[in-house]
Amino acid sequence: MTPHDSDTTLEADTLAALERIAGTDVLLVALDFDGTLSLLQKEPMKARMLPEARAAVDALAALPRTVVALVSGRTIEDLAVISEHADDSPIDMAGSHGAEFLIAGERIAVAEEDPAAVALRDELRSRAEGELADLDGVWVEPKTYGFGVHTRAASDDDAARALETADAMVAERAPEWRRRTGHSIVEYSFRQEGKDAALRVLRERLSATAVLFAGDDTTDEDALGSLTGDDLGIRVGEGDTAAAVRVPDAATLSSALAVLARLRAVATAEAAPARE
Ligand SMILES: O=P(O)(O)OC[C@H]1O[C@H](O[C@H]2O[C@H](CO)[C@@H](O)[C@H](O)[C@H]2O)[C@H](O)[C@@H](O)[C@@H]1O
Repeated sequence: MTPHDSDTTLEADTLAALERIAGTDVLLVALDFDGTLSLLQKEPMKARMLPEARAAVDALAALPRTVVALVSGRTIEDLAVISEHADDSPIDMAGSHGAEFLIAGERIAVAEEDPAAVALRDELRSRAEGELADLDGVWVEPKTYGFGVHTRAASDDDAARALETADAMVAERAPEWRRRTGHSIVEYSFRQEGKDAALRVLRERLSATAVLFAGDDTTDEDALGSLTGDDLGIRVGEGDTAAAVRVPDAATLSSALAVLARLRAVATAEAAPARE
Protein backbone atom coordinates (compact mmCIF):
# COMPACT_ATOMS: atom_id res chain seq x y z
CA MET A 1 0.00 0.00 0.00
CA THR A 2 1.38 3.40 -0.91
CA PRO A 3 0.98 6.38 1.44
CA HIS A 4 -2.11 7.53 -0.50
CA ASP A 5 -3.83 4.29 -1.51
CA SER A 6 -6.60 4.98 0.97
CA ASP A 7 -7.31 8.44 -0.45
CA THR A 8 -9.98 8.74 -3.11
CA THR A 9 -10.71 12.47 -2.94
CA LEU A 10 -7.56 13.78 -4.60
CA GLU A 11 -7.11 14.26 -8.34
CA ALA A 12 -4.22 12.47 -10.05
CA ASP A 13 -2.37 15.75 -10.76
CA THR A 14 -2.58 16.69 -7.08
CA LEU A 15 -1.20 13.33 -5.98
CA ALA A 16 1.62 13.52 -8.53
CA ALA A 17 2.56 17.02 -7.36
CA LEU A 18 2.55 15.92 -3.72
CA GLU A 19 4.73 12.91 -4.53
CA ARG A 20 7.22 15.16 -6.29
CA ILE A 21 7.54 17.78 -3.55
CA ALA A 22 7.64 15.18 -0.76
CA GLY A 23 11.07 14.12 -1.97
CA THR A 24 12.75 17.52 -1.75
CA ASP A 25 15.66 17.95 0.66
CA VAL A 26 14.35 20.73 2.96
CA LEU A 27 10.63 21.39 2.71
CA LEU A 28 8.73 24.48 3.84
CA VAL A 29 4.99 23.88 4.10
CA ALA A 30 3.45 27.35 4.27
CA LEU A 31 -0.27 27.55 4.82
CA ASP A 32 -2.85 30.27 4.84
CA PHE A 33 -5.28 29.91 7.74
CA ASP A 34 -8.83 31.22 7.18
CA GLY A 35 -10.64 29.31 4.46
CA THR A 36 -7.65 27.02 3.95
CA LEU A 37 -7.07 25.19 7.23
CA SER A 38 -10.34 26.41 8.75
CA LEU A 39 -13.82 26.96 7.40
CA LEU A 40 -14.93 30.59 7.19
CA GLN A 41 -16.92 31.57 10.29
CA LYS A 42 -19.30 34.42 10.98
CA GLU A 43 -17.31 35.33 14.09
CA PRO A 44 -13.61 35.60 13.13
CA MET A 45 -12.19 34.52 16.49
CA LYS A 46 -14.20 31.29 16.38
CA ALA A 47 -12.20 29.97 13.40
CA ARG A 48 -10.22 26.79 14.19
CA MET A 49 -8.35 24.27 12.03
CA LEU A 50 -10.40 21.36 10.75
CA PRO A 51 -9.44 18.34 12.86
CA GLU A 52 -7.87 16.54 9.88
CA ALA A 53 -5.92 19.67 8.98
CA ARG A 54 -4.67 19.97 12.57
CA ALA A 55 -3.53 16.34 12.57
CA ALA A 56 -1.74 16.69 9.22
CA VAL A 57 -0.06 19.97 10.20
CA ASP A 58 1.18 18.43 13.46
CA ALA A 59 2.41 15.32 11.64
CA LEU A 60 4.31 17.41 9.08
CA ALA A 61 5.81 19.67 11.75
CA ALA A 62 7.19 16.63 13.59
CA LEU A 63 9.11 15.36 10.55
CA PRO A 64 12.82 15.89 9.88
CA ARG A 65 13.90 18.53 7.34
CA THR A 66 10.34 19.83 7.24
CA VAL A 67 9.03 23.11 8.63
CA VAL A 68 5.42 24.22 8.77
CA ALA A 69 4.51 27.90 8.82
CA LEU A 70 1.11 29.55 9.03
CA VAL A 71 1.05 32.58 6.72
CA SER A 72 -1.94 34.74 7.48
CA GLY A 73 -3.46 38.18 7.26
CA ARG A 74 -4.23 37.91 10.97
CA THR A 75 -2.11 39.56 13.62
CA ILE A 76 0.40 37.19 15.23
CA GLU A 77 -1.57 37.39 18.49
CA ASP A 78 -4.89 36.42 16.90
CA LEU A 79 -3.23 33.76 14.77
CA ALA A 80 -1.72 32.21 17.90
CA VAL A 81 -5.17 32.07 19.52
CA ILE A 82 -7.08 30.59 16.60
CA SER A 83 -4.33 28.11 15.70
CA GLU A 84 -4.04 27.13 19.40
CA HIS A 85 -0.30 27.69 19.14
CA ALA A 86 1.58 26.48 22.23
CA ASP A 87 4.73 28.33 23.34
CA ASP A 88 6.88 25.32 22.48
CA SER A 89 5.21 24.69 19.11
CA PRO A 90 7.60 23.96 16.22
CA ILE A 91 5.19 25.74 13.86
CA ASP A 92 6.32 29.16 12.61
CA MET A 93 3.94 32.01 11.91
CA ALA A 94 3.86 34.98 9.55
CA GLY A 95 1.14 37.49 10.40
CA SER A 96 -0.25 40.69 8.90
CA HIS A 97 0.30 39.27 5.39
CA GLY A 98 4.06 39.01 5.97
CA ALA A 99 4.86 42.12 8.04
CA GLU A 100 5.41 40.26 11.33
CA PHE A 101 6.70 36.82 12.27
CA LEU A 102 7.07 34.31 15.05
CA ILE A 103 9.93 32.06 13.97
CA ALA A 104 11.31 29.34 16.24
CA GLY A 105 9.60 31.14 19.13
CA GLU A 106 11.21 34.50 18.31
CA ARG A 107 9.02 37.52 17.58
CA ILE A 108 10.24 39.47 14.52
CA ALA A 109 8.78 42.65 13.01
CA VAL A 110 9.97 43.64 9.56
CA ALA A 111 10.55 47.27 10.59
CA GLU A 112 10.90 49.52 13.62
CA GLU A 113 7.63 50.91 14.91
CA ASP A 114 6.84 54.23 13.22
CA PRO A 115 5.07 56.45 15.80
CA ALA A 116 3.43 58.67 13.16
CA ALA A 117 2.05 55.65 11.29
CA VAL A 118 0.78 54.12 14.53
CA ALA A 119 -0.93 57.41 15.50
CA LEU A 120 -2.63 57.59 12.10
CA ARG A 121 -3.67 53.93 12.42
CA ASP A 122 -5.28 54.66 15.79
CA GLU A 123 -7.01 57.79 14.48
CA LEU A 124 -8.44 56.08 11.38
CA ARG A 125 -9.40 52.93 13.21
CA SER A 126 -11.37 54.80 15.85
CA ARG A 127 -12.96 57.04 13.21
CA ALA A 128 -14.01 53.92 11.30
CA GLU A 129 -15.44 52.37 14.48
CA GLY A 130 -17.44 55.55 15.14
CA GLU A 131 -18.68 56.14 11.59
CA LEU A 132 -19.63 52.49 10.98
CA ALA A 133 -21.17 51.83 14.40
CA ASP A 134 -24.75 52.19 13.16
CA LEU A 135 -24.37 49.63 10.37
CA ASP A 136 -25.68 46.24 11.52
CA GLY A 137 -23.26 43.36 11.08
CA VAL A 138 -20.28 45.57 10.19
CA TRP A 139 -17.22 45.06 12.41
CA VAL A 140 -13.91 46.92 12.45
CA GLU A 141 -11.06 44.52 13.25
CA PRO A 142 -7.96 46.08 14.83
CA LYS A 143 -4.81 45.02 12.99
CA THR A 144 -1.17 45.60 13.83
CA TYR A 145 -0.63 47.91 10.86
CA GLY A 146 -4.15 49.18 10.19
CA PHE A 147 -7.65 47.77 10.37
CA GLY A 148 -10.11 45.56 8.54
CA VAL A 149 -13.78 46.22 7.80
CA HIS A 150 -15.81 42.99 8.00
CA THR A 151 -19.17 42.78 6.23
CA ARG A 152 -19.99 39.04 6.38
CA ALA A 153 -22.93 39.64 8.74
CA ALA A 154 -24.17 42.85 7.07
CA SER A 155 -26.85 43.46 4.42
CA ASP A 156 -25.59 44.30 0.92
CA ASP A 157 -26.61 47.94 1.42
CA ASP A 158 -24.86 48.28 4.77
CA ALA A 159 -21.77 46.51 3.42
CA ALA A 160 -21.61 48.91 0.47
CA ARG A 161 -22.04 51.94 2.75
CA ALA A 162 -19.34 50.67 5.11
CA LEU A 163 -16.80 50.22 2.36
CA GLU A 164 -17.66 53.53 0.72
CA THR A 165 -17.14 55.31 4.05
CA ALA A 166 -13.91 53.52 4.89
CA ASP A 167 -12.51 53.92 1.37
CA ALA A 168 -13.21 57.67 1.38
CA MET A 169 -11.65 58.11 4.82
CA VAL A 170 -8.46 56.23 3.94
CA ALA A 171 -8.19 57.86 0.50
CA GLU A 172 -8.32 61.27 2.14
CA ARG A 173 -5.98 60.70 5.11
CA ALA A 174 -3.76 57.78 4.05
CA PRO A 175 -3.80 57.32 0.27
CA GLU A 176 -0.46 55.46 0.42
CA TRP A 177 -1.87 52.64 2.58
CA ARG A 178 -2.31 49.25 0.95
CA ARG A 179 -5.94 48.20 0.38
CA ARG A 180 -6.67 44.47 0.20
CA THR A 181 -9.93 42.70 -0.46
CA GLY A 182 -10.72 39.28 0.97
CA HIS A 183 -13.79 37.21 1.77
CA SER A 184 -16.31 39.79 3.05
CA ILE A 185 -13.50 42.03 4.29
CA VAL A 186 -11.52 45.03 3.10
CA GLU A 187 -8.26 45.69 4.91
CA TYR A 188 -6.20 48.89 5.06
CA SER A 189 -2.56 48.77 6.09
CA PHE A 190 0.39 51.14 6.31
CA ARG A 191 2.73 48.21 5.60
CA GLN A 192 2.96 47.10 2.01
CA GLU A 193 4.31 43.54 2.51
CA GLY A 194 2.38 40.70 0.96
CA LYS A 195 2.55 36.95 1.50
CA ASP A 196 5.27 36.75 -1.17
CA ALA A 197 7.49 38.65 1.29
CA ALA A 198 6.57 36.19 4.03
CA LEU A 199 7.63 33.25 1.87
CA ARG A 200 10.89 34.97 0.96
CA VAL A 201 11.83 35.44 4.63
CA LEU A 202 10.79 31.93 5.68
CA ARG A 203 12.44 30.26 2.67
CA GLU A 204 15.74 32.06 3.21
CA ARG A 205 15.92 31.39 6.95
CA LEU A 206 15.36 27.70 6.34
CA SER A 207 17.31 27.35 3.07
CA ALA A 208 14.29 25.44 1.84
CA THR A 209 14.80 23.52 -1.37
CA ALA A 210 11.07 23.68 -2.11
CA VAL A 211 8.02 25.47 -0.75
CA LEU A 212 4.45 24.26 -0.73
CA PHE A 213 1.98 27.10 -0.26
CA ALA A 214 -1.80 26.69 -0.06
CA GLY A 215 -4.36 29.46 0.12
CA ASP A 216 -7.94 30.32 -0.76
CA ASP A 217 -8.09 34.08 -1.20
CA THR A 218 -6.91 36.94 -3.40
CA THR A 219 -4.28 37.91 -0.81
CA ASP A 220 -2.80 34.42 -1.18
CA GLU A 221 -2.11 35.06 -4.84
CA ASP A 222 0.89 37.23 -3.86
CA ALA A 223 2.46 34.06 -2.46
CA LEU A 224 1.19 31.69 -5.15
CA GLY A 225 2.52 33.99 -7.87
CA SER A 226 5.97 34.09 -6.27
CA LEU A 227 6.55 30.32 -6.36
CA THR A 228 9.20 28.96 -8.71
CA GLY A 229 11.18 25.86 -9.59
CA ASP A 230 10.32 22.86 -7.45
CA ASP A 231 7.71 24.77 -5.41
CA LEU A 232 4.06 23.80 -5.39
CA GLY A 233 1.09 26.17 -5.17
CA ILE A 234 -2.35 24.89 -4.22
CA ARG A 235 -5.44 27.06 -4.59
CA VAL A 236 -8.31 26.12 -2.33
CA GLY A 237 -11.68 26.80 -3.95
CA GLU A 238 -12.57 28.98 -6.90
CA GLY A 239 -11.04 32.16 -8.32
CA ASP A 240 -8.27 33.14 -10.71
CA THR A 241 -5.00 31.68 -9.57
CA ALA A 242 -1.32 31.28 -10.29
CA ALA A 243 -1.35 27.93 -8.46
CA ALA A 244 -0.38 24.75 -10.32
CA VAL A 245 -2.99 22.70 -8.50
CA ARG A 246 -6.51 23.38 -7.27
CA VAL A 247 -8.53 21.56 -4.62
CA PRO A 248 -12.23 22.30 -4.15
CA ASP A 249 -12.32 23.06 -0.44
CA ALA A 250 -10.54 23.09 2.91
CA ALA A 251 -11.54 19.49 3.66
CA THR A 252 -9.82 18.28 0.49
CA LEU A 253 -6.77 20.34 1.34
CA SER A 254 -6.67 18.56 4.70
CA SER A 255 -6.63 15.24 2.86
CA ALA A 256 -3.81 16.48 0.63
CA LEU A 257 -1.78 17.53 3.68
CA ALA A 258 -2.39 14.15 5.30
CA VAL A 259 -1.13 12.41 2.15
CA LEU A 260 1.89 14.73 2.05
CA ALA A 261 2.68 13.90 5.68
CA ARG A 262 2.68 10.18 4.88
CA LEU A 263 4.79 10.61 1.73
CA ARG A 264 7.21 12.90 3.52
CA ALA A 265 7.60 10.50 6.44
CA VAL A 266 8.75 7.84 4.00
CA ALA A 267 11.04 10.25 2.12
CA THR A 268 12.71 11.60 5.25
CA ALA A 269 13.06 8.39 7.19
CA GLU A 270 16.42 8.56 8.96
CA ALA A 271 17.16 12.10 7.65
CA ALA A 272 18.66 14.62 10.09
CA PRO A 273 16.43 17.51 11.28
CA ALA A 274 16.73 20.76 9.24
CA ARG A 275 16.86 22.80 12.45
CA GLU A 276 19.41 21.42 14.87
O1 LIG B 1 -4.78 35.19 5.48
P1 LIG B 1 -5.86 34.47 6.21
O2 LIG B 1 -5.36 33.58 7.29
O3 LIG B 1 -6.80 33.76 5.27
O4 LIG B 1 -6.70 35.62 6.92
C1 LIG B 1 -7.52 36.48 6.14
C2 LIG B 1 -8.48 37.20 7.03
O5 LIG B 1 -9.14 36.19 7.80
C3 LIG B 1 -10.10 36.62 8.74
O6 LIG B 1 -11.27 37.00 8.05
C4 LIG B 1 -11.80 35.95 7.26
O7 LIG B 1 -12.15 34.85 8.10
C5 LIG B 1 -13.19 35.13 9.08
C6 LIG B 1 -13.35 33.89 9.93
O8 LIG B 1 -13.70 32.78 9.17
C7 LIG B 1 -14.46 35.54 8.34
O9 LIG B 1 -15.46 35.90 9.30
C8 LIG B 1 -14.19 36.73 7.42
O10 LIG B 1 -15.33 37.02 6.63
C9 LIG B 1 -13.02 36.45 6.50
O11 LIG B 1 -12.65 37.61 5.76
C10 LIG B 1 -9.55 37.70 9.64
O12 LIG B 1 -10.57 38.24 10.44
C11 LIG B 1 -8.77 38.77 8.90
O13 LIG B 1 -8.08 39.58 9.82
C12 LIG B 1 -7.76 38.11 7.99
O14 LIG B 1 -6.99 39.08 7.31
